[in-house]
Amino acid sequence: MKNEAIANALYEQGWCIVDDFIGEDFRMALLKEQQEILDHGQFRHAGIGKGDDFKIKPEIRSDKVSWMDHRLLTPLQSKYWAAMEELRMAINQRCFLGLRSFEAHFAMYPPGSFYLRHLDQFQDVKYRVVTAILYLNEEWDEGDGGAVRMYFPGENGEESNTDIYPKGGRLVVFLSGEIPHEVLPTRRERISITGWFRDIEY
Ligand SMILES: O=C(O)CCC(=O)C(=O)O
Ligand SMILES: [Fe+2]
Repeated sequence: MKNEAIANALYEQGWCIVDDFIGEDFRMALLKEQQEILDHGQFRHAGIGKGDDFKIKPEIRSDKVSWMDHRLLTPLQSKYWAAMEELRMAINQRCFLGLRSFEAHFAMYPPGSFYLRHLDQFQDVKYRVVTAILYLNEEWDEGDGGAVRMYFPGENGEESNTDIYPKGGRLVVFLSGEIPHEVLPTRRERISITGWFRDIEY
């Protein structure tokens, strides 16, 4: 699926799944680099909230993250960042969301970990507009758990939901302020890069 088609789906339905967004070689290289960062202990318990509201709450989310610094990207991370820049421009052309910058972290969900239902936009600073999650895992079975469950408003106020498994190479894109979602408990280590397009400058 081309970036224009992703932007179009985002415009039409607010979300989109793209299989094989990246090729196998690139996926494996990113996974290896992520593993090296992990081995060097550069992952931290993830938190919720921003600024003074930031808290580590393992009862809400139990993943570990390593933020990328856009001024200090490795060559592989630069390639990922460039792909996201292209997607950002395509989304701006189609959706007029005024996306101006991007932030991203590697995420590792150890076996047994999860992230309860939430929206990606912070309550007081709403600069996260579009979420893009890229999964790096080796093949994934439904029995491995770890799906991201997205919730949609349905008929007569009822809700429907869809489970998306973290299959390697898959990209999931959605409006950060509109689609509540959760990560169901995973039985295997679950690796991804989560990125957010923002309507503020760096
Ligand atoms: O990894 C996922 O599928 C979702 C992660 C998530 O919801 C988040 O980091 O905000
Ligand atoms: Fe999220």
